[in-house]
Amino acid sequence: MPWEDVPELKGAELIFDADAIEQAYDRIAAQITSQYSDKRPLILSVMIGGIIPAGQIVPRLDFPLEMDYLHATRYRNETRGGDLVWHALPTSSFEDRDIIVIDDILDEGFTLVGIIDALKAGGARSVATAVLVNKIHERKHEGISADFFGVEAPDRYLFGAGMDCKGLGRNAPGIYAIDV
Ligand SMILES: O=P(O)(O)OC[C@H]1O[C@H](OP(=O)(O)OP(=O)(O)O)[C@H](O)[C@@H]1O
Ligand code: HPA
Repeated sequence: MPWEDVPELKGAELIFDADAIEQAYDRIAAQITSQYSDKRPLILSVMIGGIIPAGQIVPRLDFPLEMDYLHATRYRNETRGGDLVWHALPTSSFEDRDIIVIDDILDEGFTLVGIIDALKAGGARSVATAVLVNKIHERKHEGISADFFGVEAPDRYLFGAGMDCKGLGRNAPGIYAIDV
């Protein structure tokens, strides 16, 4: 069934097709490679949505690195963010590590700010962020921007490529916008 026809996702509009997303992963991986190939970074995937971009970007990085994950969430199947709730911290030590956090989207930025603060408090040497989507609006948390991003999206609710709408659509290969 096309995503637009799933009852909960009715009216969705494809804004980036699967090819555009593949090219975005290629660009992010090339930029990370040029800056991190001799740094043995620790790459952290932000559960749940970050698992899809991390699973696409990391195999494109052909140099030594380590992987772990963390689970922090502020939307929990809602379309408006709340307080950041931590479900899992990485088990790896961050002490003196160059860390790259991979997530699906930088929206208002409270999630990445909370994660960056926690990693720095744990002794990380540097923390960079890589997101597939940077959403364009004026509501960003002060001081947050992605070091690496794939595409810039309009200020609409999105799903696909890791992002969900009411729990659905994370596995869509393109990115859709929907009025919620
Ligand atoms: O920039 P922000 O406004 O903070 O939003 C971005 C965060 O929101 C989503 O996570 P969510 O809390 O929905 O959890 P999920 O990964 O399980 O979808 C997304 O995966 C980012 O982590
Ligand atoms: O537009 C979005 N879609 C899905 N998850 C999100 N988390 C923050 N913004 C979004």
